[in-house]
Amino acid sequence: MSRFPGQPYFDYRGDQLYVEELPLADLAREYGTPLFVYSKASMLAALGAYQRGFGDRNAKIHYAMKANSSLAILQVFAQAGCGFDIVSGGELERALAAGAKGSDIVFSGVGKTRAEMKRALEVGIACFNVESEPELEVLSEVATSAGKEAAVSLRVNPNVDPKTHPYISTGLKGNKFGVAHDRVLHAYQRAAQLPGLRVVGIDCHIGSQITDVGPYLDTVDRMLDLVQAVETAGIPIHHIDFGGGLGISYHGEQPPQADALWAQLLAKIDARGFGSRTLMIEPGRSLVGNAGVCVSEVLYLKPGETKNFCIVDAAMNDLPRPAMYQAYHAILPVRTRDDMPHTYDVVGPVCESGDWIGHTRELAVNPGDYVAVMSAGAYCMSMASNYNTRGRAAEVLVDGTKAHLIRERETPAQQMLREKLVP
Ligand SMILES: Cc1ncc(COP(=O)(O)O)c(C=O)c1O
Ligand SMILES: N[C@@H](CCCC[NH3+])C(=O)O
Repeated sequence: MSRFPGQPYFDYRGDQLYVEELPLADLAREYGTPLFVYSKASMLAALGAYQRGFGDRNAKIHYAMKANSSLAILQVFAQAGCGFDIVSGGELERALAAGAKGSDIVFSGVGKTRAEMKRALEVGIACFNVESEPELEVLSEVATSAGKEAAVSLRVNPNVDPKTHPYISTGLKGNKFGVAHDRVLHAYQRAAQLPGLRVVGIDCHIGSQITDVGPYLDTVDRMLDLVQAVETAGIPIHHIDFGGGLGISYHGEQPPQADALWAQLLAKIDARGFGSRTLMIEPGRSLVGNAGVCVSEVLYLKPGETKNFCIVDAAMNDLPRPAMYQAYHAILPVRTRDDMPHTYDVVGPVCESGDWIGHTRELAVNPGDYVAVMSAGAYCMSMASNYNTRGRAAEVLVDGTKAHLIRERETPAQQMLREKLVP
């Protein structure tokens, strides 16, 4: 059993931190740093917990690929039978490139463009998760002029507090997402009248990094009340999509396990008489977050007047979550030393005081050592930028004793590819 909750595929053997059967230090030496390293077994285990939770129910898991959209990771989930929840035309093309079929894809997002809708209709996606009444009108126009029928679900804003960081709560009245609870019936009636649309389902997503079952239980009640109301109005709802949002352990959080969560939710859904419906979910972070780390080299140890800095070669452009959400990621030495630890702010080379990865961390490291920023599988690489003209990091997928380079480090020339000087 690993001493890192939620990350059993990363652990020390002697003084070396391993991913599955490989020492991280070897990977860092071979591929350079900063380097994202993912464990395939960890992703499949996380997916397995959801699959166990649903057992033989009529259920479909759409991986919310915004969490990590690297092609080889999408391929792992496609091969394991997942569909994909997408939020842009770019994600649509990536999902297809990774082997998904159109019918494996649901499309969320408040700002779908006509061009994105047209392309999604062309490839026959399973469902548009429509987020507003004006979007229904546009989708109807686009579908009609393309001679297609768009399968539609309305994303409901159930006004449930997910008790998470305000930037990642999405199901509260004040959030931009979804159709307001008291407009839902009206919007379904409109959807049922509009040409080119076929109502198939209902969906919601209340927020991310949820560690408590309470908000999910409230959401189930509100969603099922709505299904009842919409069906009473004569509009059948074939699937119910509860979104994603289940949290992971970054720093001692104890979110419910996916199978236990779903046992509890299914009991409630059954008790309300909806147990035989098609159920859908869109997990992102809980499938990949604890399956990845970012390995970084210590460049300098810099004593300061009020604190000491450990300057590493990963930065806010690779790991934006601390700067954006004051998020905590554990930082571990890739090889332990017997030396006395010192307290450091672990920071990157980017020219911003907000470029920090961890505050007041106890570490025994020297320049040239590697550290692993843990729980970096979700919303790190997919939110990485080129700020300070830093290339995006390389990525390696580990499968037992095998390491696959799934993304090469980006070069400055590659960053400049699409730019032009004025003649
Ligand atoms: C519509 C939708 N579905 C699913 C997700 C996945 O969320 P998480 O990564 O928290 O599981 C998100 C992101 O919050 C989302 O916006
Ligand atoms: N990017 C956020 C999660 C956003 C979820 C998408 N709606 C994070 O890292 O926590």
